[in-house]
Amino acid sequence: MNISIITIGKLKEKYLKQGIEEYVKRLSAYAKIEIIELADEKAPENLSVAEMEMVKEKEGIRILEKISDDTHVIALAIQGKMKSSEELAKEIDRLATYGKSKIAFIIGGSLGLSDQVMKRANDSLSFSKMTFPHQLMRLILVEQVYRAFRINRGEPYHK
Ligand SMILES: C[S@@+](CC[C@H](N)C(=O)[O-])C[C@H]1O[C@@H](n2cnc3c(N)ncnc32)[C@H](O)[C@@H]1O
Repeated sequence: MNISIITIGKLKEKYLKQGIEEYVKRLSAYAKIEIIELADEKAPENLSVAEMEMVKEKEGIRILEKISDDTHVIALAIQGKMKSSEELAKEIDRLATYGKSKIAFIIGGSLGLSDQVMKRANDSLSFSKMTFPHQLMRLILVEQVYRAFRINRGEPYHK
């Protein structure tokens, strides 16, 4: 299975980099994993609603350019669907069973994801009603995807 994580904005924090690298390494035993980091648009505090939409749209175009037609897209969004780790594992297993070998998880920038990206997404995923910074979201996501593969293999994992 090919898993890509498409994110807006740079990963700057060293402690997060180390954590993500570790989980990417572990996950590589189960799937081909690629992280695609795309540039963010400048989004100062004083933007109008229209300008904010423009920022999301521009970022969204970059994201959509990276997604092939045969990819199953899961958009990370606070208002998305909440799932348990077991449910995410089941979903990944179901996709593999139906021959969907490419999954892309999308993490937005500081203003979130554009409507166009949300429309392209086959599914959405919320990790709670709380807002996480995109860099931390990346770490949480790779850990949960790793956990999902371990669950699917019936391998031991910390509860
Ligand atoms: C700083 S957040 C953006 C917050 C923005 N105000 C919004 O409402 O989407 C950056 C990205 O991290 C992801 N994210 C943050 N918190 C999340 C959560 N609880 N569940 C799922 N994704 C989340 C989303 O992809 C979001 O676009």
